[in-house]
Amino acid sequence: MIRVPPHRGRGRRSRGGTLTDRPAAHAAGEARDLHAFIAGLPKAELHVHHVGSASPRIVSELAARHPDSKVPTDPEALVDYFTFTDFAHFIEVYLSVVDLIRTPEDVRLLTFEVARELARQQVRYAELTITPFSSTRRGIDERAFMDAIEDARKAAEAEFGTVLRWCFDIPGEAGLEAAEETTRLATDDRLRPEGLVSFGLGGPEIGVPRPQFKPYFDRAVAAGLRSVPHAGETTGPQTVWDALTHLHAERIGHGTSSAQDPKLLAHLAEHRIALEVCPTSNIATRAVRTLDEHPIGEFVRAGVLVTVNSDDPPMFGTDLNSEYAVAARLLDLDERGLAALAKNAVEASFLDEPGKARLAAEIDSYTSAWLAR
Ligand SMILES: Nc1ncnc2c1ncn2[C@@H]1O[C@H](CCC(=O)c2cccc(C(=O)O)c2)[C@@H](O)[C@H]1O
Ligand SMILES: [Zn+2]
Repeated sequence: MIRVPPHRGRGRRSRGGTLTDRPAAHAAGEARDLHAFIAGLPKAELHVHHVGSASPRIVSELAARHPDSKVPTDPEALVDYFTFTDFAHFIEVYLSVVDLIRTPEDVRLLTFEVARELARQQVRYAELTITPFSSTRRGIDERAFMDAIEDARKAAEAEFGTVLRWCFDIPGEAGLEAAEETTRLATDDRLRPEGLVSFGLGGPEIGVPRPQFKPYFDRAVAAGLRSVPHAGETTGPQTVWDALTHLHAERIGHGTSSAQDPKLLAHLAEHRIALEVCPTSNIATRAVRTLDEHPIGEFVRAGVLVTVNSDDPPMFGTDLNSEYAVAARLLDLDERGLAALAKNAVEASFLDEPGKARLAAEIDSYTSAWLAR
């Protein structure tokens, strides 16, 4: 496992993120430098939602097309609309954006634009979480839906060089009907898209016990899909144990509350179960009070394979590069530390071994060239 080395040798940083024994101008210059390094760093994104990645421009375009929706058409007003009082409010707003996606062409456009944004940030490989149930139940034909995401995936790879893969997730709160439908769409050989690599579980956790989804994850895993449920985002560490015990979890979406259970942290570290940490998301949905209270540092200190991701970036006013900058501050990372963090995502990804080796080598050569400037 790649451990994330701390920031060293250029002055110490306080928890507040300022450099303490350097003049302010140097500190500001150094922070700018680190942002520039992050902007060019080749990356893998492992936890980002399809609809949750719709840019303000796309959301306002779709909202203007559908005037019956309560989603604002003005991108400025969207900032307020995307301010959440709690996790339940976030899901309510999320579903209002889901309601805007009504045709296969909407799906294709959204997917291609998400890839454009990932490519802009030098994301070479992304596993995008898609909730096909939400689209098919709203009347989009299942065959047309699969064709739309696959067309966009291929077009994006040809145009931007960014490789997209899919995670189909069950919206747990929608119940076992949604679980059955998602499993069918993910495992039926006539429908299952080529880009599908994994199977997930999203939405609220409170009142949605994980073990009930075991038969669906059993079928998905038997069909060759990897298991990546959300767990421990809004409930305690028992939910993470449940995901491991009942759902074959190979990575955990968020896993924030794992920090409350040292045995769980040791288990995650020993079995190399990566956490898909999304710091700004946890603040925006009020799962964690402040960034400085985020347990990401505890995960790293416990030896857990930590990856940093963006979740629903425009809804949380962030992007993957900003999340790397947040991690640099919270973990006190320099360029080598950031490169190690990017390589953690490569290691935890579902890329094949040659793909992992290529991306890790690209991260290394970018970092060496940067440090030799
Ligand atoms: N941070 C997050 N943590 C967890 N999930 C997140 C996060 N971000 C985004 N999601 C997504 O939220 C959706 C939730 C959808 C949902 O609960 C639901 C319930 C009832 C009916 C329907 C419907 O479609 O009719 C949907 C999922 O699609 C999931 O992928
Ligand atoms: Zn998520």
